[in-house]
Amino acid sequence: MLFRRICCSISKSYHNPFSLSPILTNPSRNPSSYSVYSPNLKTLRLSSRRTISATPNSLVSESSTNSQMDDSKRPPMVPIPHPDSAGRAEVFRALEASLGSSFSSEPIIPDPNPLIIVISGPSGVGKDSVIKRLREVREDLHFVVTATSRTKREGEVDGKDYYFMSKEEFLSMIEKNELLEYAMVYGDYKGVPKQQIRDYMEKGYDVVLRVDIQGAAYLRKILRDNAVFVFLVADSEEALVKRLIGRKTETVEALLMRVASAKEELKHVKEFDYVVVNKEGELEGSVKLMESIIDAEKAKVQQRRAVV
Ligand SMILES: Nc1ncnc2c1ncn2[C@@H]1O[C@H](COP(=O)(O)OP(=O)(O)OP(=O)(O)O)[C@@H](O)[C@H]1O
Repeated sequence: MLFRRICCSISKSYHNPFSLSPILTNPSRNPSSYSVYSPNLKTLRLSSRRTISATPNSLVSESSTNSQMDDSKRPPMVPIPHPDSAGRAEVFRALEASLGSSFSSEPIIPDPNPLIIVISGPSGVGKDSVIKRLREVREDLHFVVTATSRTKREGEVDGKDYYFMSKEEFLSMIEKNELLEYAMVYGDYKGVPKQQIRDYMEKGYDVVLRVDIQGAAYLRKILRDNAVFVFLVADSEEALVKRLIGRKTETVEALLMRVASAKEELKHVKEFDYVVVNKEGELEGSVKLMESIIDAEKAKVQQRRAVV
């Protein structure tokens, strides 16, 4: 940049009398004392403070007389070869020598903080389906296995889908303050074990929590902006009800209760950070959007910092 500015100045003031060489050194980072000279003696006076010289083959710099850096502190003048005529390592070393310090290989930005991602939405919207697919495509996430007192559905695996336990066992966890959040959902307890979150976040994993709307509201209160809240919706009420019917897991009473709650629950969307429309037949698109949200969160300058 500075080199270009110098070239421009020469070109403007002196109609570019020399073909400037690509070889340039930078003995001082103080722009006011910056000058460029050639041992081969064609000298241009740019201002009262700067002197510039050039030869067809080289440009090196020297400090001006009114430089503010004292000579003992100034890095030694080292010619910097142009990358066209020297290897990368040679140019690299010359740049270091010229600046008087070595380039750090430390990451410029530290690793992003582990995230807590809270996924919620009305019953039957597809939370489990989205999470199941996310699990397959994204290995760097841990899906917190919820503890529940409800009975296992066909195909569900203990410790994978839920930690299935008795009501007594669940109450004991509440008593020992081992749950980040818990609730009675349609007659069954469901809760988020704290230790599991701590263990995985310590290992650098992002953790995903699946909670109902009330659970999300409670987590928002205690975690505030330190977690990412995602609300999942279906494209229409009709689509949502059809999905619930199609799942064939509910009694008629439970079905009615879930459908009735869904309308009310949709009002909570504004309490979330993101909304994902899980469109009919487009589960894959919803999963992609979830991934984009996570990636964007990782790139945030102001990182969230969740502690449980
Ligand atoms: N994008 C989609 N298009 C069509 N069907 C879907 C889609 N996503 C999920 N489903 C289906 O909808 C039904 C409900 O999905 P799922 O069980 O994942 O919902 P949920 O939100 O986890 O429900 P609950 O809160 O009651 O556990 C399932 O049969 C699932 O296969």
